[in-house]
Amino acid sequence: MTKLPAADLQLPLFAYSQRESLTEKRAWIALQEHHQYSARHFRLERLFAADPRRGETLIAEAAGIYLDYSKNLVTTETMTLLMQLARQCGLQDRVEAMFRGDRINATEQRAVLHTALRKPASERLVVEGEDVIAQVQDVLARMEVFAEQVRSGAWTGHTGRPIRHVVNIGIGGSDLGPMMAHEALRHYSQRDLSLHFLSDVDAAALLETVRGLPAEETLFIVCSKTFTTLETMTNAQAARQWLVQQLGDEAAVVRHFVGVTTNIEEASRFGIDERNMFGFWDWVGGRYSMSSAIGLSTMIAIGPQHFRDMLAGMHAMDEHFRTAPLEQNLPAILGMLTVWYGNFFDARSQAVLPYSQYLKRLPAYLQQLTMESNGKQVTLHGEPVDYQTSPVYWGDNGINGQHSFYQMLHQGTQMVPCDFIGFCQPAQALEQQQELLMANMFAQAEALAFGKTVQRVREEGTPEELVPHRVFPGNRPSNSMLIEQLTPYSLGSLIALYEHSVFTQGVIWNIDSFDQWGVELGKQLAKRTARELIDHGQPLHHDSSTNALIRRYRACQGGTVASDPSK
Ligand SMILES: O=P(O)(O)OC[C@H]1O[C@](O)(CO)[C@@H](O)[C@@H]1O
Repeated sequence: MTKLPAADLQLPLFAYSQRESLTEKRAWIALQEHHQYSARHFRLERLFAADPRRGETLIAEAAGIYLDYSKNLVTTETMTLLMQLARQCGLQDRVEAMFRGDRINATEQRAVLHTALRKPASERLVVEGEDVIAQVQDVLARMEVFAEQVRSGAWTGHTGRPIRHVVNIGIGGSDLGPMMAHEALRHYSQRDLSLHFLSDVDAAALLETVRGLPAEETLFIVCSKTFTTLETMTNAQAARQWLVQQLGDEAAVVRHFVGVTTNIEEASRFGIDERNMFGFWDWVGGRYSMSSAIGLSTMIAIGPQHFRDMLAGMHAMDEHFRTAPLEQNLPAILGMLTVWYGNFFDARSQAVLPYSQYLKRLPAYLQQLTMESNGKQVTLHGEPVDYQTSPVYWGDNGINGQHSFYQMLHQGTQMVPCDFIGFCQPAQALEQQQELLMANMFAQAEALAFGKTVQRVREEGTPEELVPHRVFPGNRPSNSMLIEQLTPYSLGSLIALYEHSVFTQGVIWNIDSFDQWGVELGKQLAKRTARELIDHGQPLHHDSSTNALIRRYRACQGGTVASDPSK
């Protein structure tokens, strides 16, 4: 990418930052009053009783997703105030700036253009003199050729065998998106190709991944935006060694390793042929990269057309976000509800509960998307925020969660807003199982919202001493998202919905949702500590706890302490 001239560097840094503090904005103050005098006393059963059509009106729909947000502690007045806040924070201008390619990632001086990755080929987007759509389409076309070669068996390994196993080596955004998409779209995957994901630098991860894999039929995709991430580089080197050892020839590397990166130089140094590299750009953030070449493993698994369908779903949601009025705008509604609960009800976490076996990795994916984006403590100006930013996102497959942590959702002491995600048609059908699955999703949202009163518990003949234990307070908010079927298109649209909800939140909080400086310190310390763990003679200058842990580790390694009698 073209570099900005040094003189320009200062200008855009704060261009999108709001000078006025969030908590001084008129809509914020109005929301505080609304919360204080009305909303904190809202009871969902009363809101529903007062408006019999509430469940049909507090809804929004776009790009195949029907969002019912009626089971939230809001009225139309709340939503009006929330959208006023969004407007006063300049959400729509910021959306335009993002789509236009302005350098809204201020602290890294980068544009944020994951939306360009899914624009149709017929469009043009010229950013700083370059048509980024043409660049994107060029890489997509190369990915398609390669993916088809692998899928058809035309791409052969060093010994002439077709590829049957694909190992994606990457971490964070270079792992979670492709892994989540692989799980989500398994039923679209080519059956005679198996996909594996290697991220953890624990040697067990690599050894368990390659155990039983025939090297001559295995392809490694090294995914790293920077091509310097220690875990990924370590795993890539170890995988390379394994392959060379198995096939007995250094020359094998070129047929069994491809790279996805913005750092061509480093990837070449590793031994990847430039023709087998798939690039992307610094304007694609790691956690926003599953629609870039980072999705190569997804494309190999589901095929180019289905990959394009996923991009189309994302694009449909992108366009909805860009053009729909805020009141009907799904990402804006989701994002502002998160602000509502975090900043006015002091909710500290948000649960994501898909009722689909295929979406079991969605919560893990969303954790990086949401928390790496919005887990920030200073504004774009570098001033400390005086309000809460990202909640903790967590969750699991909804049905499994019911038999584990839902107890706390129903009767615990914290408010945890929930996102339920379900499908009208199953991806795989067995008689009545779909009905059972979805009945549970609807029932859980209903139980959370309306609970069970003391009176009803008594009417059921519950012994008096058990009554308090069997009461459900209700009034626990949730969104329900209903989608026709889990397809590449609907997955794309769902992911883009969350991406833009995260963006909406970040705009309100006036933070940079696209940097991740918070991951650096641990990386630096780990490098130094790794040297100390390898060389036991190195003096230790940490705090007393870290020093003691390292000494214990060294002693354990040296066999001078042992605490496990079974060893
Ligand atoms: O793709 P890379 O450069 O290897 O980075 C992997 C991940 O590491 C992080 O930088 C965090 O350490 C993420 O933001 C990113 O997705």
